[in-house]
Amino acid sequence: MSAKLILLRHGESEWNAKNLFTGWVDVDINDKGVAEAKRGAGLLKSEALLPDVVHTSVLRRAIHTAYLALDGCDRHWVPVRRSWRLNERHYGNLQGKNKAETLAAYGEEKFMLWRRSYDTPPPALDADNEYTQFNDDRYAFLPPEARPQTECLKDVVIRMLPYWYDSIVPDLRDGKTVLVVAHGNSLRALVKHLDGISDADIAGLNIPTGIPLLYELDADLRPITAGGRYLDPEAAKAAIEAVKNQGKK
Ligand SMILES: O=C(O)[C@@H](CO)OP(=O)(O)O
Repeated sequence: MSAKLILLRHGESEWNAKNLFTGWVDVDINDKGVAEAKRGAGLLKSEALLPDVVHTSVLRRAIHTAYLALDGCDRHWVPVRRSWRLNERHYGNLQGKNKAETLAAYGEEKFMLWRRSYDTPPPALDADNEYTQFNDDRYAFLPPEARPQTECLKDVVIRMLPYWYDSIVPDLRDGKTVLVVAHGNSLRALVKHLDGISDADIAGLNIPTGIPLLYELDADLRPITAGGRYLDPEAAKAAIEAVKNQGKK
């Protein structure tokens, strides 16, 4: 018997549309993102992939998308668990900055190093940066040194994996259909782990907004098909290209 894991990146956010680095800034999805989430729900329903449990981050774009996805397949009643460990990568001092302007100011090499390298974080938040989440109530339980001021993908893997093993894996082992609604980079971290993608190759992996990605996992929770399967592969292909090229036009 295989376990079913569905990964869903939140629908397009207000800042995705403005081409701004977002990270931990708590922006909502826009009208297009709402439509994407509802469409994602339709895809789940049409394949009878009905979640038994949902895991989200503590950011509203994931929470809102998760609600719409569940509502759209009449699963609004299933348990939802949230963790900061599924949050988007903290983008440090790039949060709130325009991607095209950042590319123009720093050049492609640095821009891509900050966006997609495995272990080079963007510069840490300046003390006076208006987009700090340091004193946000939802992170108050974390000791100050555990509240990130910037993160590379490696940092995300390290803080995401305890949640995977402690909270998501037990649901999969119980035979539940598990929906994880999270973010471009926290899902890249999870996919890296699932598919055993190398530190170098993960730079080339991008995840589109609002299109469910199904992983059927074997008894050892390894993907039966590497890379899983997007429920709308054609739409995913085009959207992946667009994420890849962000900032370039
Ligand atoms: O801004 C961000 O937080 C992320 C996701 O939108 O951007 P990128 O794809 O450039 O890592």
